[in-house]
Amino acid sequence: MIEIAIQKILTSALGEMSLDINTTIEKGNLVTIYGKSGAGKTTILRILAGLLSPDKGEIKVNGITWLNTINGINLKPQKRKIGFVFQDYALFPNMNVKENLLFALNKGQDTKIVNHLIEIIELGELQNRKPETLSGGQKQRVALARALVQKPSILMLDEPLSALDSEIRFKLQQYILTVHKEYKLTTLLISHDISEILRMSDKVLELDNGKIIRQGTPNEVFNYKELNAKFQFTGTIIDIVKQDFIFILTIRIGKDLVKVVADESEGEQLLIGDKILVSSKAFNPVINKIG
Ligand SMILES: Nc1ncnc2c1ncn2[C@@H]1O[C@H](COP(=O)(O)OP(=O)(O)OP(=O)(O)O)[C@@H](O)[C@H]1O
Repeated sequence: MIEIAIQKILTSALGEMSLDINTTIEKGNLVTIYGKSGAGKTTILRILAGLLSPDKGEIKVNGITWLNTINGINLKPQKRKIGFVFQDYALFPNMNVKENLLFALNKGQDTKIVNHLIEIIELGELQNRKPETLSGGQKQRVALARALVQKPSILMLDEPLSALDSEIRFKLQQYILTVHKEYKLTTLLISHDISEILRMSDKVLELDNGKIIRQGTPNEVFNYKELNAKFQFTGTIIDIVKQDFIFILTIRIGKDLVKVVADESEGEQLLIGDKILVSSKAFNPVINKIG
């Protein structure tokens, strides 16, 4: 479990902003940090990773103190066992994919993990290629593998998918979920994409102006959102049929089934088994008395 209680004065375009975060993150959860630009999302990850110090506060991970400004404890980044993936992949251009991964190993570390990562992130066919010959999605898969080489216990993903188109994004989400489960990671993801958040997260922290304004499961946070919807429900997709440029989703809500039409960009991101929130602003219900 990560326990974090930190404060830092930040300088935003509008003047000083107080980052004030007090929350816990369960071990093994995938938690998304969501919020407007400049709300403080990246700063939280940087403070957790030890790349930036808060003005005051405490961070404990599985009972071990990583930071305590009163006692002067501040564990170095390399002692924190964190894997990081950013939007820009920063791979070494002179090394091929496998060499990039091998280079990330600790001195004397068994190379077995590199082969395992190549297998589960399906990099086998790419392993001898140089980064410049890869697509953005492929580079991001390599960056994900590289972040895991040293077997971190926490994986931090700072909008790793935001530059990718929806199909590639969707595949990357699956790889992230696979490694999250396989390596029993605690994963922190920054994302602006609500369908991505609903699909991937156990918990959402919604940030505004340096403070958590809402936290809970994605359904709790987004059911409550100012969608201004007249009608909304959550359910599980049990069937997806593509017809020309639309998708027909069959959704189970409790014991009932409903069919809903999704457009191409929404439908391509969905899978059978996904839990989704459906809402409609302009809804004209037909009401029949049944009792
Ligand atoms: N080391 C620092 N010292 C002071 N202020 C900082 C520091 N780092 C970032 N800031 C400011 O804190 C604010 C929050 O930045 P941060 O990058 O955490 O936002 P964000 O929510 O990740 O935004 P985005 O979605 O645009 O990436 C910004 O106004 C930024 O200029």
